[in-house]
Amino acid sequence: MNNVARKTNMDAAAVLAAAPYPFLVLSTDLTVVEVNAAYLKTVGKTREEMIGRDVFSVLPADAKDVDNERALRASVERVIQTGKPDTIMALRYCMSRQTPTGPVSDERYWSLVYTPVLDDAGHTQLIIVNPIEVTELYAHEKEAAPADAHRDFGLLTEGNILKRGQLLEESHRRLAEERARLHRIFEQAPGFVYIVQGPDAVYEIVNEAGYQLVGHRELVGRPAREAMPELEAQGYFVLLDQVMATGKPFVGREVHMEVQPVPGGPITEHYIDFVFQPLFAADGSVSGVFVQGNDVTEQKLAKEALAISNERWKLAIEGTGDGVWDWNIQTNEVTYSKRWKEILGYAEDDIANRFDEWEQRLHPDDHDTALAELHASIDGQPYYSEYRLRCKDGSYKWVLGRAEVVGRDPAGKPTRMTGTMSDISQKKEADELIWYHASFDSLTGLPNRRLFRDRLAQEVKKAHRTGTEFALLFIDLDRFKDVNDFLGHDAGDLLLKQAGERLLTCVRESDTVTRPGGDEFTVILTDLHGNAHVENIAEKLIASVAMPFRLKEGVAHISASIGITMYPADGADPEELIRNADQAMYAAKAAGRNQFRYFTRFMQEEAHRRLHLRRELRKALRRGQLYVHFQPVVDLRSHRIAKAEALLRWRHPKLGAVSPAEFIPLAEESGLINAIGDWVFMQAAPWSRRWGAQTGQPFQISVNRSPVQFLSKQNSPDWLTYLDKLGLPGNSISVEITESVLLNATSLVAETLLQYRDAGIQVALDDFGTGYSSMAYLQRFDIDYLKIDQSFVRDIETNAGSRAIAESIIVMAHRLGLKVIAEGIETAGQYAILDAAGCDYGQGYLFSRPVPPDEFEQLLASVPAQGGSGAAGRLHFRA
Ligand SMILES: Nc1nc2c(ncn2[C@@H]2O[C@H](COP(=O)(O)OP(=O)(O)OP(=O)(O)O)[C@@H](O)[C@H]2O)c(=O)[nH]1
Repeated sequence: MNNVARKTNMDAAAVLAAAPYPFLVLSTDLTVVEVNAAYLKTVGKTREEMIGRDVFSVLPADAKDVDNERALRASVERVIQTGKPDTIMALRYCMSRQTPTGPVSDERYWSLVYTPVLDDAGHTQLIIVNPIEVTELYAHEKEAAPADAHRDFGLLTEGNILKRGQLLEESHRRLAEERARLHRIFEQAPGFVYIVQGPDAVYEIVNEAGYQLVGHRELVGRPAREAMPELEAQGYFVLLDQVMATGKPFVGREVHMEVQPVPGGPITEHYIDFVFQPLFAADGSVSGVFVQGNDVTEQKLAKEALAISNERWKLAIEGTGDGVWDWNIQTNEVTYSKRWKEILGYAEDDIANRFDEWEQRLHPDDHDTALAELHASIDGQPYYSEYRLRCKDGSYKWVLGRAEVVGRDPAGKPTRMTGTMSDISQKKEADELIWYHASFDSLTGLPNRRLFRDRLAQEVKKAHRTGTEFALLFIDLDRFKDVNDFLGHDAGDLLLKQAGERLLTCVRESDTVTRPGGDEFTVILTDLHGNAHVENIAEKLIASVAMPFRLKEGVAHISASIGITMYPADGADPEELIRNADQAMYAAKAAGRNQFRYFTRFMQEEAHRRLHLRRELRKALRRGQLYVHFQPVVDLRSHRIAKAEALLRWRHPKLGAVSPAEFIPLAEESGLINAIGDWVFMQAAPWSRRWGAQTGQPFQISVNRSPVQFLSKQNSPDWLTYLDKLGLPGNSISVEITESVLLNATSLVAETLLQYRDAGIQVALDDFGTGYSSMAYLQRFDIDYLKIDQSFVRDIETNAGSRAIAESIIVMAHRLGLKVIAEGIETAGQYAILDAAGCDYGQGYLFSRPVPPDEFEQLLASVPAQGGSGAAGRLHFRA
């Protein structure tokens, strides 16, 4: 080597050594003859470790790769052969490096440029190896045209230093673009970004949001402590140091921060969410911190304001006395307010924030409904639910719950519900009281008409569902009006009260007794075992009412008539059943009261007939369809006609003869009896005069007077005036009354009877023996005659009881100074017994049927009245 050359070589060696790019000089046998500092740094070796060694033996262990070695040898071979530079593009090395989280194997790519140093003969003497890292470039190429990447590199390995330079330039340009793009992203990012580097945390990058947060001050290139001194006391630098030291990120949420954008200016407060992310150097050490986050001041303040307003609402609601609850549906946690707990008598700590604290306190009867209503409201129904909750002392309280879904997840599923609880126990009590008064009769405490209707409707539904039958009984007290009229309304009230109590004792608890009004009661009998069961109870009910009622004013006697209708046989709905029971009851009344009647189709027809008859009866008097027959009353001793009973008859042109037993009650109920009764009297009186004249002595005719007639004042005196007008003495008429007139006699009755006595009108007590047969009345009211009811006379020959009764009536009446008339004598045997018993008078078919006046007159002519002369005047009895 000449001097110049040597000098040149030496200069070259100095240049190589100083070059910032790694260089390695190889001999043609691939021994390392020179290496510069940059290369040593890249491979992490000392000069001594490399010089004089085979290049493949000193390459980093990770770089040793069979394919790589083959490519390298081939390239060197080409340089030696051709004396031209050669390039290997993108040789892949996997090099491991240490990081805080352990060794990481990096995939890196290198280009190797081999440049020959030729001797004068043009032969390759030395080879300069120049490695260039192309990892990023390779990645770009691959991204741009993955399929072609390898081909391009393949071409490059053919050796083209120009192309390599272009590639490097391109790579740098792209990197610069990428950096600019990142910058723009940082700049425009809505959140703040700061990047600080080095132990002093020097700001390297700050975006616009970052400046907005802390004010536009000088940051980049300045250490954080110096640029933002106000953060010192707030602990931010401690955090930075911590992240730098540990390499662990730090996350802050809603952290309070105060900054002074202008030195000496006002301090602004912020709340920020942020992340301190460590940045690592190539050697794995922490080189800086990437700070990224958001200013959440507004949200935080809004949230606080909401919380305050929620709190205010809670206070406002609780001020009304309501409790408040807040239910997190997802966690099933419920927050109950203090007042909520107070309503149930609990202290703040007594109740945990659990759903079951509410659920387990629900009244067993309300549990299912309350839960169902709550779940329905979760599904969108408005929540308004009344139920009972158990209090601390074990009692139950009625509350009203109202609530609303206040939170939903993105899918719309409810996540939160808030509600109130009002104490409505007092309102409920008031409601119950109102309900009680609206549903129960205050006098008897029994369900009233409204509740009766409800219960009946329920029974119909239940029986329909279960396929069972039940009975509806209508009970109406007989002639209850008389109790009021004779004993006073208070006594009537007391009797009704006692009657209600008695009825209750006759039925089972499952049956219902009500008082729809007046003197009317109903009984609903369920769980029946045949009609006999119903009849037994009806009998019991009748018997219980028939027992004397002890009232303040004295003892009252009354009876009851019962109408019975059956579900479903007689009616399918409440209305029909009520109508039918009423008709059946009416039938019981019409049949003589103090008894029960079933409703049947036949009864319904009867009801129609009655209605028709009542209409016709109104016209009967005007149309001359009524007439009077007379039946002789015979002196049993003398067999002479002592007097006559006037008996009303009705012959309807279409219906024919209508029985008095049928139309008299209709006349009584309609009030027609007053006019009819007077008419009968007016008919009888002239006949009395005529027959009196015929027989030469006053001829008494008895006229029936209904209790109804006693209650109407107007007619009583008229009879006397009428008799006066006819010039008849009072005893030409006797009045027949029934026992019930005396039983509940008012002063009006007493007065009328007194007037009769004063006028000489005699009084006969009809149907004696069938009612109460009270002796006391007989004396008190100056009765003249007792008429033994024909039911005793009918079986007097065969029934010892009837005979005994008849005989005792006769004895008793005589003791009291009364005469006795036996009704319905049909046989000589009956006559004989009565005569033997001392009965005074008799009437019946044995002597004569009731006959028209002209016939009676003939009878009278042939058989003169008592006191008349001649044996011919005796009635001849048919045997
Ligand atoms: N004391 C009292 N009487 C009442 C009450 N409600 C209704 N009444 C009376 O009860 C009587 C009912 O009479 P009715 O049922 O029509 O007739 P009755 O006298 O019982 O005769 P019959 O039913 O035909 O046997 C009427 O006089 C009413 O004024 C009450 O709460 N207390």
